[in-house]
Amino acid sequence: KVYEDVAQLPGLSYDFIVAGGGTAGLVVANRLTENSKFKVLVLEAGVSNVGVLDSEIPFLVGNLFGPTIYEWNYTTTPQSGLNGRVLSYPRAHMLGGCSSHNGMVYSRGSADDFNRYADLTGEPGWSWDQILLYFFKNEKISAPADHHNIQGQFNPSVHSTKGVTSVSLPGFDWPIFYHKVLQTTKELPEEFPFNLDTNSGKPLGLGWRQSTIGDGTRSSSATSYLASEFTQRENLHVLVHAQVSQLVDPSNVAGKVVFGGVRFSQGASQFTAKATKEIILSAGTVGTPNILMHSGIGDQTILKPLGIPTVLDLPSVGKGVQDHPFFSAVWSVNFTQTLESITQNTTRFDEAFAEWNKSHTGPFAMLGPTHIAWLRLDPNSSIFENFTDPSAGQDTPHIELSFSPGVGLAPLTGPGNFLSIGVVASDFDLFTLREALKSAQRFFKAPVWQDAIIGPTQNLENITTDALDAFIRNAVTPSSHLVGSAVMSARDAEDGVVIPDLLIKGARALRIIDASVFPIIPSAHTQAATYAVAERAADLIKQRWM
Ligand SMILES: Cc1cc2nc3c(=O)[nH]c(=O)nc-3n(C[C@H](O)[C@H](O)[C@H](O)COP(=O)(O)OP(=O)(O)OC[C@H]3O[C@@H](n4cnc5c(N)ncnc54)[C@H](O)[C@@H]3O)c2cc1C
Repeated sequence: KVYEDVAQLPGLSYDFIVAGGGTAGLVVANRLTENSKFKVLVLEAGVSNVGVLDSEIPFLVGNLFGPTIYEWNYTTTPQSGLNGRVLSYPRAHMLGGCSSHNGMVYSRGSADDFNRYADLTGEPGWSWDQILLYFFKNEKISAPADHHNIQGQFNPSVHSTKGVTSVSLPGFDWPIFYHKVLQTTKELPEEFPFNLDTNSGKPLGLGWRQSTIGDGTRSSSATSYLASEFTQRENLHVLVHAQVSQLVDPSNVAGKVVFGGVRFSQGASQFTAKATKEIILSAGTVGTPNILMHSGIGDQTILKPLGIPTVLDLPSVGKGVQDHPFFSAVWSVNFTQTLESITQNTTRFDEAFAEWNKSHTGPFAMLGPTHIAWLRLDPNSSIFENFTDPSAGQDTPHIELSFSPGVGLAPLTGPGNFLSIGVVASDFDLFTLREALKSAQRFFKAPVWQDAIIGPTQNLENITTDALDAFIRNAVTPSSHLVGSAVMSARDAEDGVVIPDLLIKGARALRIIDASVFPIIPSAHTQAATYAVAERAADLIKQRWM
């Protein structure tokens, strides 16, 4: 059951306490309460997701950003690589966490990514072959909103229809755009080969976008893992508006620290909840190290000056986080089947809204982007003279191009119809971002676009590298794929925060299960990998206590 007020809870002693009811936290709570003997309390700082229409309607997610109650409303420190700009950094402050307000891309990453995690941690359980089972436990392939025939748009043999979170192909037809994008894979097959399914472990190429959408509605960890059939469980209690501040009652058991519970606040009041079996931190890449450090777990040279007594000296806490830089490039087009035909036309916007309300169909049943290309840099690129390739292997992309029949996330420059690519790149960023833009420019030079493209909205083609770099430094924003603030490492490694079964080093009965544990960012949007990690971690906990 989901509770709004702590006074409604029957008590404050549970077998397991999950701090953070986000993407990963709700997976863990759901799976543990499959065992009716386990009593689980989830403490979520944010609000309930129920009835939040902008979270339900895929097209309207943008309304949840900016200073809203659904957001922690974080900003970054000035970013020296981005001309000192201070950027907003979205993190959801609601049940379901970022899965309740993200872009819904379902992308798993490459097999190489997971095999590298297995190598780094010495734990074969994180390898692609073994983690695939957990992607399947999470994923429920569902019909697209328009129920079109999806044969030839994905490979069913690398998917599951039996999981919990709905995943589907685009549910609304943009015929001119679809045709031209797919035709480009035939005209420029070397650079943009068609990939039937970029979620097979081999993502390279251009394929149909898969999204965490079912029945034309966002499928988040809150709508899926907290569906009514699960909230009816008597052993599952979820409390919203409950912000965990720290772990309490540390004691020493056989040389390891054990915490008795957590302190949390609701309104102006403070409470303590006790955990008799385990405490699980799932507060996300920002929230989890925050709780750790307030509890005395972190780098003692940082904790001491803050007056926080060190309980566990783990210098890696909160350090080395990674994200993917993102920017958009926009081309003006002469066809009118674009997102602008809806966003710039009140009548069509209202019709689309009415259609979604009636049947969960129409353009509101998806976000803008329809296809994704995952690309590698040319192996002969000059960058490799100075940098070791940061990718996990030959089947792993450096670049993502996300194709949208409209401006998508980029600011609209004026009336008209547009298409855009969103560029998402990994490390050694400026070089890769420049190459990504050039790749997109080549894409739209394919013959099939010549009768449709009016031109780019900004001249980024015949300018100097310095001018292009200046543009990129001003345009890049985070992808919000933040990972790595409490990374897993090998059991005997001196660095890292958790061992491969996600228990905190030097502690007992205290785990971290969220995106903060990834030692290196996956070459993908991060929710699918986070779901898979949470599914596997829940199994590890069950094995420990059953
Ligand atoms: C704007 C945006 C767009 C994105 N788009 C995509 C996409 O299209 N596809 C994709 O794969 N990934 C996307 N991501 C990334 C992906 O959603 C995240 O990597 C993933 O959801 C993180 O899951 P998590 O469980 O680690 O954290 P979260 O889902 O953030 O969960 C953490 C939860 O803990 C709560 N919390 C934090 N601190 C406390 C505390 N002290 N006490 C109690 N509760 C607390 C938070 O309110 C939150 O509910 C996007 C992210 C954002 C923000």
